[in-house]
Amino acid sequence: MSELHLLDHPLIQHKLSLMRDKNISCKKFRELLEEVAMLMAYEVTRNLPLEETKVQTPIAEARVKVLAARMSIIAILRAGLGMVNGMLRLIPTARVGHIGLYRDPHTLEPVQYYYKLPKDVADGELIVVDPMLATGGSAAGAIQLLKEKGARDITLLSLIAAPEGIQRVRREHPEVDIYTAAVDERLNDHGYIVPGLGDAGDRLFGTE
Ligand SMILES: O=P(O)(O)OC[C@H]1O[C@H](OP(=O)(O)OP(=O)(O)O)[C@H](O)[C@@H]1O
Ligand SMILES: O=c1cc[nH]c(=O)[nH]1
Ligand SMILES: [Mg+2]
Repeated sequence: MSELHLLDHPLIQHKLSLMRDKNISCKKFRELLEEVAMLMAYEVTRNLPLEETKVQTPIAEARVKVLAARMSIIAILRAGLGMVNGMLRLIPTARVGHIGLYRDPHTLEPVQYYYKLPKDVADGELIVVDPMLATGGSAAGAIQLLKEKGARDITLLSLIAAPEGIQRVRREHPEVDIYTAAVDERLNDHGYIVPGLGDAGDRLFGTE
């Protein structure tokens, strides 16, 4: 069964609390999402496999450890885009893939309109990023697409999760670990997370 990791670092919690405030500007929201994604990148990469290699220091040869796996960040458009730069600050060699999904407002099911993935996406570790895990349809759909392309080592990183979304991802993809900064109370009748932070994509791009 997949593990649920609650990222309770004080800086992550503080920044998330600022983001929930409906009165902050689009600019501030974007800056905070990038900052919080960078902090979350530190936590989500904690168990990445390392391999040994050698390096010549100015003094002697040293046996050192470097990341063993190729890393890819897969952003679910649009809101996941807001997490990419923060992640790349800590994992600058990661490749970036994009999956375009929007939720049908009536069925709440995801509609795919785009994808572009790194070559050989099946090799290495994938971190799927999207700030909001609500019904879980978008995340589960994105993970399904990645699996169909052969990917195996997939982790999901969301800023806020609803219990319903966690359950769905776990049911459909029991091997995928989920990292989140908050598990909120529930979904409202329109599928929005309560209390959540509203529509992350709209707040990020000023389209509300
Ligand atoms: O768990 P779910 O119920 O699928 O909801 C979560 C999805 O909803 C939002 O995207 P949205 O459809 O608003 O698209 P946007 O990012 O382009 O605004 C959010 O960024 C997730 O992708
Ligand atoms: O609360 C929610 C639910 C889905 N998508 C969002 O952006 N926010
Ligand atoms: Mg949206």
